[in-house]
Amino acid sequence: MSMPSTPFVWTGRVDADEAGDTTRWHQRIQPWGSHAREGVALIGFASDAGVQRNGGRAGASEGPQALRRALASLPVLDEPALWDAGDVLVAGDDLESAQSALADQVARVLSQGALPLVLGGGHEVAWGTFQGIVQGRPALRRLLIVNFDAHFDLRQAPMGNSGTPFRQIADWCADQGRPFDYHVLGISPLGNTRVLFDRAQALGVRYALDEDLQTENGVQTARDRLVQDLAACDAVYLTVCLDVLPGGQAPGVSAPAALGVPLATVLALIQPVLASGKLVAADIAELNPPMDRDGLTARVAARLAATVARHQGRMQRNPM
Ligand SMILES: N=CN[C@@H](CCC(=O)O)C(=O)O
Ligand SMILES: [Mn+2]
Ligand SMILES: [Mn+2]
Repeated sequence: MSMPSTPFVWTGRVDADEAGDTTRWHQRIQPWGSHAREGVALIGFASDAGVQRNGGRAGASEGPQALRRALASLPVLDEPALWDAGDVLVAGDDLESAQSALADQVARVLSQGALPLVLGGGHEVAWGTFQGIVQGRPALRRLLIVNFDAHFDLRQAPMGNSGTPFRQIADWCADQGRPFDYHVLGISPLGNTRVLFDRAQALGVRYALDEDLQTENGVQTARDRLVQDLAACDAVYLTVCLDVLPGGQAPGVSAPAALGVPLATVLALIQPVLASGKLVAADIAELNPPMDRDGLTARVAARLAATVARHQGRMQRNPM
């Protein structure tokens, strides 16, 4: 189930005529293996199943390869060791087995000491990433989930889909008697029904609306609240649903946003998450290459992924 039959071939621009360091991702990244230690490990989750079950537009299964292509020619400055652990595939509609396989892979990467950076796939990826964190770090008590998303993804449905992962996590936490610690940035008041706002309130979810993140004051308030949550947790799982961005910046998603949170603001609000030194895993969801324009959304996703990786490299060099 993991590793496709034809793994991605990392190729890209080579600046052979320069004398200095011209290293790019495709020249640094290596296949994940038992020898791998620390650094950042990419895991693809090539899934359309959750978006399809949720009535959305298919195409997210092509996300991991498009994201790798967008990463390939980015320059390496402070990035740590970079690994490619291949893709988890979904057989037909068997999403649950794929989420378990993803969880195993995330746990393996964690136990070898690297940071899992999961490339979706629909947002159903989050239920897999979360289970992997729990498997790989069983002693963690206060895990904060920070989600950049226009949607709560707290839906009730007979089967898991791209709109249910955080409700599945909340149910699991309730079963286990563990806190459900969920903070969402970019919620669209026009993208979530009343029942979802009510459920978020009942579950103690902290959130900022997209319309509150259009001004400097609003961003500062959201940042202060986020920093408080980051101080109180033991570890943080960062998940980005690309439909949090304005449709003009991220057209390649199932549900593009009319307003959205600009990339500069998303990057500014990711900074305290990375600076906390508590990041345990991250994923980037909902990249839909057939709906993309000029590979723009893939570039946005690559910028976010590379920001996480670069920060990880800096932290390794200068531990807190
Ligand atoms: N992961 C996305 N979830 C959204 C999709 C909304 C839509 O398709 O309009 C949700 O279920 O709310
Ligand atoms: Mn969303
Ligand atoms: Mn989502």
